[in-house]
Amino acid sequence: MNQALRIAISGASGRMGSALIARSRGDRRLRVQRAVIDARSELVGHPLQQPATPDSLRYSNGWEGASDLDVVIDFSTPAGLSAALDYCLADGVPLVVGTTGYDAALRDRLDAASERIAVLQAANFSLGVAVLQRLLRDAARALPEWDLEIVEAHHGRKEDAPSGTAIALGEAAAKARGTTLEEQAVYAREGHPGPRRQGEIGFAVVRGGDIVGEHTALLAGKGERLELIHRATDRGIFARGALEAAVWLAAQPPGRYGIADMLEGRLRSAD
Ligand SMILES: NC(=O)C1=CN([C@@H]2O[C@H](COP(=O)(O)OP(=O)(O)OC[C@H]3O[C@@H](n4cnc5c(N)ncnc54)[C@H](OP(=O)(O)O)[C@@H]3O)[C@@H](O)[C@H]2O)C=CC1
Ligand SMILES: O=C(O)C1=N[C@H](C(=O)O)C[C@H](O)C1
Repeated sequence: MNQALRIAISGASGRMGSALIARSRGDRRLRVQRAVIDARSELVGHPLQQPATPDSLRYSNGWEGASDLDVVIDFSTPAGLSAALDYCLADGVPLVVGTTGYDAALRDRLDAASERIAVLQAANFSLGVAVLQRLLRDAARALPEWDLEIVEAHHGRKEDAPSGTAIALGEAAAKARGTTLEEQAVYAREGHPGPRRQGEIGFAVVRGGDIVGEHTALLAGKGERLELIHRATDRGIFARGALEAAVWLAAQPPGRYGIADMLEGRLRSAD
């Protein structure tokens, strides 16, 4: 039997980190070997599970001394992602990126890094959103005159807005219409913004309670409208997708990958 992949989770004490650790238990293909969190966190050095045993995995403050890893999975913050990328580049380790809300400079660093290591980035690791993106691409192309608005809703602790998924959906639709999101995005309307400009892609953001993640692409025509909606009700779906991505990525050569690369076979068979 092949040896289990040795995995590090960056952002291990967070909502997604906890979901990843829970989901990885019982998966014989991989073993979580390092649980990286913010160096200032009071959890550093504490065991992940109670009751602890002497060999329990403990939260670690960063990457110093990390070695013998096969894949890193990052669901943290832009700063956490940047540190994970530094480690992966130094040690030649593939990196799965789930963190959203980072800037263009960090995106460029990920692009450049992918010449030396395998990098798979997805703003949303659910299967449903991968299909939603394909459906939206088709709809945006088939209905070029219809107004597109993207509405997303998340829990009140989310730090970035609009969500990475909303932006990815907007980018896919804009590309399908032969334009770019930079040209078409409208992120806020208040006061007297005036009539809607033909072709613009509007974003609306809802935050509250424990909403796991909801995305609606609303295409409004004259006398009719089309709504494509995805609702995540369990963070475990993102964890499952990210762990599958880690297993897949460990076998890939350096390059920049998306979830569609991993799902290619499955999505094609759904055609
Ligand atoms: N691609 C996808 O499918 C999904 C993406 N996400 C994205 O994942 C990210 C995390 O989300 P979520 O788990 O809800 O967020 P949380 O705030 O619950 O968790 C963030 C984690 O990152 C840790 N952290 C903060 N700074 C650093 C650092 N410098 N180095 C390492 N770890 C650090 C935090 O530690 P501490 O608590 O001590 O600060 C915490 O463990 C977000 O960007 C979110 O948008 C979320 C769900 C799905
Ligand atoms: O922060 C979250 O929770 C989520 N973030 C991702 C995003 O920004 O798109 C994906 C998912 O919707 C949950």
